[in-house]
Parts: sequence; C-alpha cells; structure tokens
Amino acid sequence: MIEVRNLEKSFGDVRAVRGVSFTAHDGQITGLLGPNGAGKTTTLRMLYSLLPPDAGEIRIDGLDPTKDAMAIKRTLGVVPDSRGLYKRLSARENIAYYGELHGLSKSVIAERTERLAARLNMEDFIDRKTDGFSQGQRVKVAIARAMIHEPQTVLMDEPSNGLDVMTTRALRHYIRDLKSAGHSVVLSTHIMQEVAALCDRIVIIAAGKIAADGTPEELLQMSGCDNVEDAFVKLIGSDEGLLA
Ligand SMILES: Nc1ncnc2c1ncn2[C@@H]1O[C@H](COP(=O)(O)OP(=O)(O)OP(=O)(O)O)[C@@H](O)[C@H]1O
Repeated sequence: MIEVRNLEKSFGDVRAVRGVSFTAHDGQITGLLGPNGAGKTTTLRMLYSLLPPDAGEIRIDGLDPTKDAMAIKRTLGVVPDSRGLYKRLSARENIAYYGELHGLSKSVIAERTERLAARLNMEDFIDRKTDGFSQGQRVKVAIARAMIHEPQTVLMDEPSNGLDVMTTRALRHYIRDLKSAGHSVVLSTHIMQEVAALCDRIVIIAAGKIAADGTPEELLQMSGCDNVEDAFVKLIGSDEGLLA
C-alpha cells in the first residue's frame, strides 16, 4: 500500500510536483494518468527513493523512502522509464544480478526466473545478450528483474510504451494477475485506454497537481461525461499529450 501526502518537487524554477496526494491500495491497480511533463515520473522517482521530495510524506507498506531506503527496496518492485538493462549480460543474467542484490540463493533465483520467463513469454530470448533487444523484450526483462524478489508493491513507469498490441495484452494479463494475488500496482501512463482498461483507481495529474482521483465510474460522474475519453479531457482541462 502506498500513501502519498502533499508531495512537492522542484527543479530550479520548474515546479514538477505541487502538492500531490493519493493512496494506492493492495489488491488494486492504480493509474497515474497525465499528459507529457505532468509530473508522473518525478512522483514515481520520489516513491522509489531516487529523488528526495522537497516536502510531503510518503509511506510504502508503512515505510518512509527518505528514511528506510534499504527496507523499501525489499517491499518494492520498480520498472523505471529508462529500462536500464546491462547490455553485455543476457536477460537471465540481468534478472539473476538483481536477485543476488536482494540476497536470494542461486536455486531460488533459477526457479523464479524460469517461472517469470514462462509467464512473460521470454523463453526465446532469455539466454541472449540484451544488447539490441526490442522494446517489448526490454520491458519484459525489466519486469522480471523488478519481480524477482516477489515485492508486495509494484511501480511501473509507462510500462506499455512502444509495445505492440499482443505484448500490451500479455502485459495487462500479467498486471491483473498481480492484482489478484493481492499486490498493489501503480502505473503511470498518458494513454487513456490503458487506465480505462486496467485501473481500479485513476489519479489524474496535470501540471504537477491532482486534477481528479477516483474509480472510472466516479470520474464519469464527476465530469458529467458518458465516456472516459471525454471525462479525462474535461477533468484535465486539455487533451494535449493524452492518447486515447
Ligand atoms: N532532472 C530534472 N531536471 C529538470 N527538470 C526536470 C527534471 N526531471 C523532470 N523535470 C521537469 O519536471 C516536469 C515533470 O516531468 P516528469 O518527467 O515528471 O513528467 P511526466 O508526467 O513523467 O511526463 P512524460 O509523460 O513526458 O514522461 C517537466 O517539466 C520536466 O521537464
């Protein structure tokens, strides 16, 4: 579970995040939806301790990333925007390296890697060096690597960016399975259909602020619109940067 209260972050004169608050529950998929530059990545980076907030509070499974950065790494799985694979290593070695950082034994890493490779359809490329991997292959390795220590809470920054329809569908199945298993999944996206198809709760961010927060049905009600596309555009106040 993630609780965020009044989070703020500036880069010089740029106020990237201006008082963001939301809660992401276990057993739910929470979508951060916003146009380019809205502050989604900056918010996620503060959640996984990559950036210190200027103000505000974060609790992830009761832990504070500014104080408990090491403990947070155990409870959190992160699929960052830059997938950041080691290109000289194979997919399997990339995943194993993260398992070792988490102190897992070789046998546990091997068994979990087999399971993740089967679940994410990685068998064809699991032993290839990741240099030259397609976008979809890179995302799958990044997800497997993020899940090797079986974290309770999972953050994904624009996970379906650049994926084809079949890979997107497979990814959605996988994310729904995580939800069914009781995990809290938070994903950022600027694709309206993604949140509409997947998310139990939608947090709309625009210009660093929360524009709306609720279930898809609540957002329809709030906006007075009868479809999510019109609702999002109305709640954000512009359709710039949002993909249907
Ligand atoms: N390291 C940085 N230095 C300076 N400005 C930054 C930095 N990181 C983010 N910003 C600025 O903060 C704002 C929010 O950026 P952020 O990457 O969080 O948006 P986003 O919602 O993830 O956008 P996108 O959908 O384009 O990835 C933007 O104006 C961006 O230029």
